Amino acid sequence: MNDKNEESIDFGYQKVARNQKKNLVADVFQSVAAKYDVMNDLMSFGIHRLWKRYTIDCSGVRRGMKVLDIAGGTGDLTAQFSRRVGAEGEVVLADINDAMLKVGRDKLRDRGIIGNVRYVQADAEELPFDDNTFDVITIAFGLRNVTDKDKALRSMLRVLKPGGRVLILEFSKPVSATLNQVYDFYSFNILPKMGQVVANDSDSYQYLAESIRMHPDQETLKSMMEAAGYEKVDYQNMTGGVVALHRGYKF
Ligand SMILES: C[S@@+](CC[C@H](N)C(=O)[O-])C[C@H]1O[C@@H](n2cnc3c(N)ncnc32)[C@H](O)[C@@H]1O
Repeated sequence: MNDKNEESIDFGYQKVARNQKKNLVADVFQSVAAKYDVMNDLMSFGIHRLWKRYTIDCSGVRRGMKVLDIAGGTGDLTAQFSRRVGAEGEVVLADINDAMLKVGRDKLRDRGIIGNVRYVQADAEELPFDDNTFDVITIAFGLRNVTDKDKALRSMLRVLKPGGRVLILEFSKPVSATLNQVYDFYSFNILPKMGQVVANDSDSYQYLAESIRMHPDQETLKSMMEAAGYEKVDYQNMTGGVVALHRGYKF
């Protein structure tokens, strides 16, 4: 019998049993949650804010809409969606990790973002929502960490309303060889040291660099989305392909 859980799967460059990956990923985000935002700003020189703003601009979000920000973590996208959907709309910030959710919830409440945001602990692979619930779904820097990405893509499509769109913001493959070299040097020599100094945790940032290299490239992810049933799938590279924004629709 072919038991899926006995197959091995990548956790960064390591091969681990399929049913171990969730716990290992949980350990990473449990460990980095408190320093997650400050590390994001440092590591990306603040550029992650532009990637996220562009994602919102491409989402087509309007007042009154219902949005799911899955793997939403500390809530950067949720905060912007909350303003755009207004009091008649709703944003669900969902994440598998309670520590990340707590940091997100505290941050948004401190900023006065309340009333139209709901917090749900959920796994992207098995979303606990009815079919055809959301107008817009985002997953930013989250899909890379999911064990069964195809299952997560199908789960997101199921809860998306007809006419709605899913946006996947994720690290991808730089388009130029030179940029790739610089990026590799930065990721493997500088990032883990930064993680050690700021978050007292170099392993999690080593995992970050490795998991990015193991993630499907632009065209592969596009094919995976099409295979899952998304229509009119496209993507746009940002920062030379360091990051890509994939978009797919349900009609
Ligand atoms: C790198 S953070 C991204 C947070 C936020 N979206 C952002 O862009 O700043 C990745 C998040 O994915 C969450 N995550 C990992 N696996 C998940 C899964 N299977 N389902 C839902 N969330 C998951 C982690 O807990 C973490 O909060």
